[in-house]
Amino acid sequence: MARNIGSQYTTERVLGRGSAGTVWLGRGPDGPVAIKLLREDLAADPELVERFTHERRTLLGLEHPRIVGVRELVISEDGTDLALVMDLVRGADLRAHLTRHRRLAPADAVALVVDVADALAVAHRAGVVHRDVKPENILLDATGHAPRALLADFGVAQLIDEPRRGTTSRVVGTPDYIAPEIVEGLPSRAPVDIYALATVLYELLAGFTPFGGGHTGAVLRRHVTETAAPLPGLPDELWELLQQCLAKAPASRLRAAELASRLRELQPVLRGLPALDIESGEESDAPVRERAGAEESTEEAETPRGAVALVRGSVSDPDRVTHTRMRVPDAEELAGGANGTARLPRTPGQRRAGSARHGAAERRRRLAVTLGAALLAVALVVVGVLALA
Ligand SMILES: Nc1ncnc2c1ncn2[C@@H]1O[C@H](COP(=O)(O)OP(=O)(O)OP(=O)(O)O)[C@@H](O)[C@H]1O
Repeated sequence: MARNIGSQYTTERVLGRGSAGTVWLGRGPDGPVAIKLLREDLAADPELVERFTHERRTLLGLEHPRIVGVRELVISEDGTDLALVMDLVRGADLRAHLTRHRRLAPADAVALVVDVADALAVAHRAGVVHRDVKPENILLDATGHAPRALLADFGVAQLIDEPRRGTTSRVVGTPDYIAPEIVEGLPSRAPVDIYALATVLYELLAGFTPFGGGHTGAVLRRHVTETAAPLPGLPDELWELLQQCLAKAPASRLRAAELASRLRELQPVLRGLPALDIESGEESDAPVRERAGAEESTEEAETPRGAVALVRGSVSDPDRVTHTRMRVPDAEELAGGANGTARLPRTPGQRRAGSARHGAAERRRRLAVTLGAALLAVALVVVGVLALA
């Protein structure tokens, strides 16, 4: 149902949903727009409204062809609406694109990542860190002959999560894309965006993220303790760039402008290369998902990559779950702990928790244990009855 947002805008239909609210196709004085209507509880939070008001200039000030511009911040006087009016991007988000194609040819993946690196370079120069770079926040403008990427949601994650900053027991974000320094409780500076973007590039090439799979604690731990598995068939220069941007030490990562220019230099080498011919752990026994790290025991081994339930995702995949708040693993867990990943290298063929096959094996093992316990209990009862008889 159409609804007025402020005096100038109306909503028409839902484009997608995220953890902070719903994005609507809307209309304003200059034509169609996208309107992100924040959840009612957020809109009703005076501190949050104050932060949005305070950061209005930053939100509205980032202008670049590769950034989804915020045109207006609408705050209704009765406190029911807090809305960001944005440029409308006509096309899917990168998550939907990736779901459709599974993995992209290196030249296509790099072209999109260059666009996002350009956007980050502008933002970082202005002192703005995105903090939630992931395929869902990369929108594809499909109006030209090749899709162009635009980065959406600048500063929003930061404003919404502000009250939790400074607390080290919780991190907020999307587990697969979280930089190790965030897991370790350090502040999020520009290199966290580079790490997340490198994770996105890896995912576009491989079809899966370098450290995803299994429950949140395991994913966070891998960011800190594991190194990304090489991608067979990827040109060395591109792999080296990826590794550099996935470095555990933030200072070792490239800056956004440098990343964009190094990737541009590589584009001629990548032209014509097909998508990598690799399979993920979910698809086969391919060794690429087998990285150093011991088998984990996990309660939630079936949780898909990048997914921790807080809200259901956008229209492209109603079951996909996104941005959330997570407990930071303690020092023992990070070091490997009783259920850690860090201590022992996995032997060939040994599965890591989180793979579909591991989950099935774990379920069979639990079933066998339960049945065994039940049989034992019945036997004890029978013996007891016989003894009394
Ligand atoms: N400016 C826009 N133009 C067109 N579609 C948009 C625009 N902004 C967002 N969308 C659509 O709305 C969806 C939801 O966006 P939103 O930013 O609320 O959530 P998210 O980024 O997917 O998840 P989360 O906020 O939980 O991290 C996007 O995935 C996209 O499909």
